Amino acid sequence: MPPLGLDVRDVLDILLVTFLVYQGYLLVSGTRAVNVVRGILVFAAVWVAAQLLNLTTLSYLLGRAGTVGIFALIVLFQPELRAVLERVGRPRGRDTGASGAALQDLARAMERLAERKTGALIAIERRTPLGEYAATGVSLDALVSVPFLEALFARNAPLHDGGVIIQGSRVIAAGCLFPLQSSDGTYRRYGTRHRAAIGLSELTDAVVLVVSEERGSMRVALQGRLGPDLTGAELREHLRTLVYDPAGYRPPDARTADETPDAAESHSTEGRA
Ligand SMILES: Nc1ncnc2c1ncn2[C@@H]1O[C@H](COP(=O)(O)OP(=O)(O)OP(=O)(O)O)[C@@H](O)[C@H]1O
Repeated sequence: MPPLGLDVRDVLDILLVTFLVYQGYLLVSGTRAVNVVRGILVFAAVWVAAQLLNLTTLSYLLGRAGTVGIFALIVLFQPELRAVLERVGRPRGRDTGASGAALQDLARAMERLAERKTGALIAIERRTPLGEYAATGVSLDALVSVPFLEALFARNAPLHDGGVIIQGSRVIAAGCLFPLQSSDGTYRRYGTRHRAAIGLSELTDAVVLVVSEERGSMRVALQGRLGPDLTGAELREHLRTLVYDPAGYRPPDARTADETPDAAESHSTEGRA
């Protein structure tokens, strides 16, 4: 008999469960499902305590509520469950390694749109799949480029209304409807473009960029919050940290002159599509 009565199969079992729990955590972290998971854990803890203390009526009621609750959760979180399955089934390695070129083009396009006071709304997918929001618009598959983004948001362009969704270095949809932020007061004074950015960032871990048509400002919405007005350099730092190179991020003063965002800006964008 091995020590502790564990054999290879038990160890494999534990490792697989640990892996699945960790993957489950990665899938829900940064989404509204986190609060639900917390609620379920509290519920389960009370139920276990009721069983241990032999509180028969309470454990009976919680047991019944739990059974009904599972079905209620499936109905309530149908879009999220679909998104999780979509993510699990998505083939890996297809252009998800976003490039520095996409970062520069995206930032440059934002600057040009802001300079011309052309309103824009761009969501960049991170861990939470944005397929359900992409499905509300027109499906595309094009490399991120300055001219392409400018053309999409140009005032009379057919897809200028709504948001664009970017996956890695590709634009996957335009003219998409994002969920509006619940009008809880904090952001009530903002228009619908900004509230759509906050709303999407509240429900997913996407980084959502907004250019204001009124003010010509660039801002980022993340985790249900709208950040301050950004300069081009600040926007590049945000994109680098949050999306394009989280592991390799170094603060600006740790880089050499050649690596600074402005130096990198010389990357040519014209003609890419
Ligand atoms: N739910 C939504 N999802 C995606 N885009 C939306 C949504 N609601 C509004 N928009 C976009 O926002 C535009 C309207 O912006 P509005 O002027 O109301 O917002 P704003 O936050 O004041 O922005 P701005 O400062 O650019 O005027 C619409 O034409 C549309 O393109």
